[in-house]
Amino acid sequence: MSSPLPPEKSNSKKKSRKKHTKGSLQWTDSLLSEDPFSLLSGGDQGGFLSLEEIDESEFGLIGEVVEAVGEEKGNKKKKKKASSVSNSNKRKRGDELSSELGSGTVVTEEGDKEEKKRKGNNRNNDVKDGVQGKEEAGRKNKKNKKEKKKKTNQKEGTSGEIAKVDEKGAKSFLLGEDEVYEWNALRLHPSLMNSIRRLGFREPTPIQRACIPAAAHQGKDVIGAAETGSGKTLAFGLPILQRLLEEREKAARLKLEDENLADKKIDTESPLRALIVAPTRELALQVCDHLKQAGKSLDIYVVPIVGGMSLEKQERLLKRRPHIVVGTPGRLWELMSSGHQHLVELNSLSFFVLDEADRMIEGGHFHELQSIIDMLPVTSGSGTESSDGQTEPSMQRKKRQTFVFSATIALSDNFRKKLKRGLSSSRSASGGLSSIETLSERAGMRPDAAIIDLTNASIMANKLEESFIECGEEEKDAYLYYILSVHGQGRTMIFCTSIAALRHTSAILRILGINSWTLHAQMQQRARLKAMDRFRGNENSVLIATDVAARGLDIPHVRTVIHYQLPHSAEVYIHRSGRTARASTDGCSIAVISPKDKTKFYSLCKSLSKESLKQFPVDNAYMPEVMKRLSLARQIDRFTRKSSQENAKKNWFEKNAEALGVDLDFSDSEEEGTKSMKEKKSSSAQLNKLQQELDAHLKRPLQPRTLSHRYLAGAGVSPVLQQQLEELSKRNAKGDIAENNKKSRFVVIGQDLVEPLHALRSSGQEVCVNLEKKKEVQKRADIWKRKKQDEKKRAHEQKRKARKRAKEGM
Ligand SMILES: Nc1ncnc2c1ncn2[C@@H]1O[C@H](COP(=O)(O)OP(=O)(O)OP(=O)(O)O)[C@@H](O)[C@H]1O
Repeated sequence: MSSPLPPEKSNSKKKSRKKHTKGSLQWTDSLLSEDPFSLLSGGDQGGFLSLEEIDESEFGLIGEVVEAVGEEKGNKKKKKKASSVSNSNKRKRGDELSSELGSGTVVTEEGDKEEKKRKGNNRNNDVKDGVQGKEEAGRKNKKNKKEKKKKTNQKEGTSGEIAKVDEKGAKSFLLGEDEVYEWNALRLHPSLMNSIRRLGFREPTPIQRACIPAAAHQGKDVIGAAETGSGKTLAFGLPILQRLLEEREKAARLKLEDENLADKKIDTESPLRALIVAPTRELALQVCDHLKQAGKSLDIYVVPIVGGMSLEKQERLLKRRPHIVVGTPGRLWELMSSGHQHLVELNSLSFFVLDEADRMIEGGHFHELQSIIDMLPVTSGSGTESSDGQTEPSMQRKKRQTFVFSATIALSDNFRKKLKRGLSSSRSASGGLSSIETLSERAGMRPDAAIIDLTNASIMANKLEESFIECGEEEKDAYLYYILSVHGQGRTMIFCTSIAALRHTSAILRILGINSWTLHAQMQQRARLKAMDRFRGNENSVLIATDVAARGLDIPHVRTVIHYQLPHSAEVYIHRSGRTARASTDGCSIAVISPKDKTKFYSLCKSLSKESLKQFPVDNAYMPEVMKRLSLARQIDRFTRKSSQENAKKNWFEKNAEALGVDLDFSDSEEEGTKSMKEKKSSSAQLNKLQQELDAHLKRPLQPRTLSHRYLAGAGVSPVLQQQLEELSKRNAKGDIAENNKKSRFVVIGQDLVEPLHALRSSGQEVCVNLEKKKEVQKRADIWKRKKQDEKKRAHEQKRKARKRAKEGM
C-alpha cells in the first residue's frame, strides 16, 4: 500500500507536522520552515512563477508515500518515501499538467529527480519517453522482483508482527501470539487463532465479542445489529468455522477411541453445513471471500452461488460438496427448485444465515427466500406447525442455528421495543410480527435467541462525518465536479437512485476528464466485477453506483461517499454512508440536496434522530470556472448523445429492415442530402470547437477567481495561507521580491491536498436539520420581527402625536 495515511495513523513525527498544516497541507519536513510565509516565498531566494512560467522539466513533486507494515493496526514501522505520489494512482483528468500538479503536495525546483525524468519532458517527447520508459520499466521490474522476494521472507516488525506478502502481492500480517490476547476470552480454535493472527486483527470488534460466545459456545441463535463495517461477517463466520472444526476433531477422536471405527472411513461425503444468504451478488462473493480468508488452510470448502454467472460452473462447484454455500436468493432457489442434490439434502445443515436481513424482506427477494426457507428441515425449536396445522414437538430436534444480521434491523418498525420484550413474547402477539421476525421464526429461530443490538440511536458508524450541500437541481453536477476536482483525493463512491442519473453523471465527469467506474444492476456480471476490481485497485478512484452497491461492500479506504440523489429510505442512506468509515477508520458522506429533496432530507434526518448536520464547505470562488467547464461539458454531451441516438436509430432501421428483407432507401433528394451533410459538418465543427475550448480550460488547474492567476492555489490552501498568498501577490506586483533571482526556489501549492473529510473538519458549519425546530425558530423570528415593527409603529405614532400636540400648543 502506498497511500498517504489518514491523520490518525500518522506517527508522532507526522503529527507534529500536522500542526503546521492545519489539516490542509502535507509538508515534508525539509520544506517546513519556521515561517510558512518564507516557505511560500521560496525562503531567502524568493520568487513565484505563474503556471505558464513553469517548465515541467525543472520541477519535481515532493509528496510522500508512507508504506506501512501492519498499517491497519497502526504500527509504528512506516517507511517514508520522498518520491512523488504515484502518478498511476491518480485520477485521470484528461489534462496531463493538472494531474501532475494536482497529485503533488508541494512542487519545488528541488523535486525528486526520478519524477523529473519520468514526467519531465513534454508530451512531444512521447517516442523518446517510450524507449526510456521501457528501459526504466525493465529496471523497475527487476527491482520489484527483488523487493518482492525480500518481502516474502517474512519481516519482523517492531511490535513483533510479521508482514507477509504472498505470490499475488497481497499483504497479510502475522501477529505475535501475545498480540492477539484479547481474543483469548472467546476460546476460538487454535487454527482460527492462527487465521486471526494472519489477518492482523488484534482484538475482536464489539459485535464479535458479543456474538461469538453466544453462537459458538452456547449454541444460540443470534439476531445481531451493529454499525456498518463493524465486522459482522466474522461475528457469524467464526462460530460457523469453529463448530465445523470442533466436530471434525471430535469425529477424529472418536475414530481413534473406537476400535470398530478405526478401519472405517468417516465423513467421506460432506453434506452442506452452512447456508448463508445475502441480497446482492457482490456481497455474497465478498462474504464467501471473507470466510475463505478466515478458513484458509483449514480444509473447509466455501463456494459462492450467485446469479449472472455460469449455471453449469456453479453446478460443478456444488458437486464438490462444499461445507458452506454463500448465495443470493434467486440463484439459490433456481438450483434448489431444480433439485440439486447438495442444496436439497439439508438434514445436516447446522447454520442458516440471513445477512442484511432487512433487505431480504423487501421486494425482489422475499418470495424466493420464503421458498428457500420452506425447504429447510423443520426444527422443533421453531415450534413450526406441520401441514395439518399441529405443532410437532416430537419431531427430531435438529441443532441448526439461525443467524440474522444487519446494521439496520433496529430501524424497522418498533423492532427495538419488541426485541426488548423478547422474541417469544413478541411471537405470542403474532398479529404484530414484523416480517423479519416471521422469516426468522419460519427459518427455525428459537425463542431463546441471543439478541445483540449494538447500534446507537443514529445507527451510523462512529467515525463517519456526515454533511450536506444545498443547491439547485441543475447545480448538482457542478458541486460534484467541485468536490472531485478540488478535494479529489481518496477513493470516492457516488450514489444515484436511478440508472439514468448514473449514466448522465458518468458521461459528464468523463467529458470533464474525471474517469469513473460504474456499477448497476443492468450491467453484465463480468462488467460489475471488473468495475469493483478497478475501483479497488486505485486509491483515488471514483465509483458511481446505484443502491446495488449500498449494502455490505467492504472496499478498503473509501474516503468519501456522495449521495448525488437521496435514497428512498433511511436504511439505504445508512448502508450507503457505511461504505466509508469502516473498521474504525474515518470517512465522510456528503448529501447533495436540491429543493425537491428537502422534505425527504429532513424526514431522513428526523428518522436518524439528527438535530443538526454540517454543511460541506464550498469555496464559491471556484464556482464561476466550475460552471464554465460544466456548461461546455453539457453542450458536448448533448452533441454526442444526439449523434449516438441518430446512429442507434439508423442501426435499428437497418437491423429490422434486414430481418424483414426490405431494402432501405436512405437517399434523400439532392437538396436534402446537401442540407444534412452541411448540418453534420457544422455540428462536428461546433463539437470540435467546444472540445478545444474545454481542453484549454482543463489544461489549467481549477483556480479560485479571487486569487491571483500567478499562483497555483487550490483547496489545499487554508484561509491563513490564502491571505498570505494574496499578500505575496501584492508584494510581487510591487516588485518587492527580487526579480532577477531567476534560480530562486518557489513553491506551488497543489490542488488535491485536502480530502473532503479534512475540509469538512476544518471549516464545515453545523446547521439545524430538525424541521420542527427550524419552524419554531422561524416562528419566533417572525414574532420578534412583528413585535419590533409594532414598537416602531407605536414610537412613530407617539412622535407624530407629540409633534401635533406641540403644534397645537404653539
Ligand atoms: N476484529 C477485527 N479487527 C479489525 N478488522 C476487522 C475485524 N473483524 C473484521 N474486520 C474487518 O472490518 C471490515 C468490515 O467488516 P465486515 O464487512 O464484516 O463489516 P459489516 O459489519 O458486515 O459491515 P456492513 O454492515 O457494511 O455489511 C472488513 O474489512 C474486515 O476484514
